[in-house]
Amino acid sequence: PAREFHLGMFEIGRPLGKGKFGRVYLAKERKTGFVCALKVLHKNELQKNKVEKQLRREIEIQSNLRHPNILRLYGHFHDSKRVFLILEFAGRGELYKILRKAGKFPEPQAAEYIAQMAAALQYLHKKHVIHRDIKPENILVGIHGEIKISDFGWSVHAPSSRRTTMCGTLDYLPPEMLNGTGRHGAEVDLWSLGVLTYEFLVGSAPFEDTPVETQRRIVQCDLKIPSYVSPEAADLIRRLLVLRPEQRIPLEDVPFHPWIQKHCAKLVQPAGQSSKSRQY
Ligand SMILES: CC[C@@H](NC(=O)c1cc2[nH]nc(NC(=O)c3ccc(N4CCN(C)CC4)cc3)c2s1)c1ccccc1
Repeated sequence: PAREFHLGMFEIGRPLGKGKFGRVYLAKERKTGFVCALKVLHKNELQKNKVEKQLRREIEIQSNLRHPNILRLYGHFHDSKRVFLILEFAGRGELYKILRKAGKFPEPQAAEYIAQMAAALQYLHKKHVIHRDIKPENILVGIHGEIKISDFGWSVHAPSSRRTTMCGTLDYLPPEMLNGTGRHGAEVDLWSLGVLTYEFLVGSAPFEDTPVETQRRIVQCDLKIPSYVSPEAADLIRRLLVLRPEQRIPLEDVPFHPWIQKHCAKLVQPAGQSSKSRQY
């Protein structure tokens, strides 16, 4: 049963961070003491940028998701000037700040994060939801070090073709979203997972350059993987960064990839030669 919320129910704590159209604060529900993150968005900025529809979709999609690696949206409410989203509190903050501080992640750490991302994306795709904006800026870290995908502002139900103009980095865009039709399916998240894997291990995105050059490098898959990246990690990156969407490694195979198997012990082990012919 959707509960009714209003601002008076919460004791507002320190600012946690800011993003497009607003800020996010630590908050506590007075009655229960429940700690959450209250995201405050300004209606006039949402209107100016014509993103009300996207926000409605973000709320509708994220409210119905339940997964340990997806940030919960517990509810929302608004007043005359602002929209409030009641979000799960991720206790260790924004992954991209952690990545910038570390420069790049050790392979075991990166593999752990990619395994969690693959599990979250598999859950989303089973619900025919494509995230479409997987990048470090949209990933938070929970108190136990687990990652939480946030910001479903760009997510849609598959298949889809983008209608709203994009802004921000091109680094994570797959080739099919850059060519004419822009028609795309859930495989766009596989490409972004490949870009994310590369960025975790190298500290910069694989096609990072001037906007014109980045677009050329993406559509040509002009990829150079530094020699310090292990062969297993490079293999997974090359199986994700494939121009043809249908040729990208399926999400269900990622937990069984040698690089993930090598670093994520607690994952399920393949029982002999599994039914599907996985060629590793
Ligand atoms: C990513 C931007 C996005 N943010 C959210 O939605 C966000 C939702 C959400 N839930 N929990 C968060 N946690 C934090 O922001 C946080 C930040 C720093 C922390 N630490 C600092 C370092 N210290 C060593 C440990 C604790 C801990 C938690 C955030 S951000 C956004 C988008 C639009 C408007 C506002 C915010």
